[in-house]
Amino acid sequence: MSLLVKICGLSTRETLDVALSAGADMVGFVFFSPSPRHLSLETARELGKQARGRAAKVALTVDADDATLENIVETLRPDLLQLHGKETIARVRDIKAKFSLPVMKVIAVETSADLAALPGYASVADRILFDARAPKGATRPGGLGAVFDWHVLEKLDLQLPFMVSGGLTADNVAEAIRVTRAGGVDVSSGVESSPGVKDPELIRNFIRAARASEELMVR
Ligand SMILES: O=C(O)c1ccccc1NCC(=O)[C@H](O)[C@H](O)COP(=O)(O)O
Repeated sequence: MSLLVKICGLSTRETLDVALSAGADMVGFVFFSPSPRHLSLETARELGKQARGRAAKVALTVDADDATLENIVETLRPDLLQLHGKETIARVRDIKAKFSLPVMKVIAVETSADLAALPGYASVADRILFDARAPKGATRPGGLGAVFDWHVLEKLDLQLPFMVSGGLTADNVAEAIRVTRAGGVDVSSGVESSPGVKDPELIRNFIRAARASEELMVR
């Protein structure tokens, strides 16, 4: 199965087009008001139309209630829901049942102890995203440009598809894939010139580097 590349936190037509044209498999849209990448529903509707049929649309939420999820699903028409908060296993199951959409549950990683909850989430989610755990006091649980120790995942035996994120860049993505054997990579800060401002050249470079490392993996 080929490597999935996700560019997350897209918020303009221009940079969304760069990601799509450069071959991103997934494009992530953030619905979390403290984030510099937060999207209004009106913008989400427009970007969703632009991305339709060109990449999988990922709606990223943090402990959102049903009404919020309903509005996002109605407007963006996502292909995947990324749950980036403290959603319980039961809540993940509930969201899947209510919205009939695949769910990617984020596991925040700092040490191997953070993998303890994995079996339970793996029994309800469709995908897992391992992201760097946000430091105490952070204004958001992700999109902080911080890496975690990928060796924590070295001996992972997970039957579910999984991705890694957290401080990835064009310079380190190959190592992240080599160590974790992840089936997908996800980036936000590493393709920005400043928080929330996606940079076309950084997007292109990241996707190019991820694809190049995929070639190495096959060999
Ligand atoms: O990107 C955000 O602002 C954000 C806000 C709240 C929850 C999650 C958020 N991002 C989640 C992502 O999927 C990011 O791509 C992931 O955390 C990696 O971010 P980065 O380290 O900046 O590449």
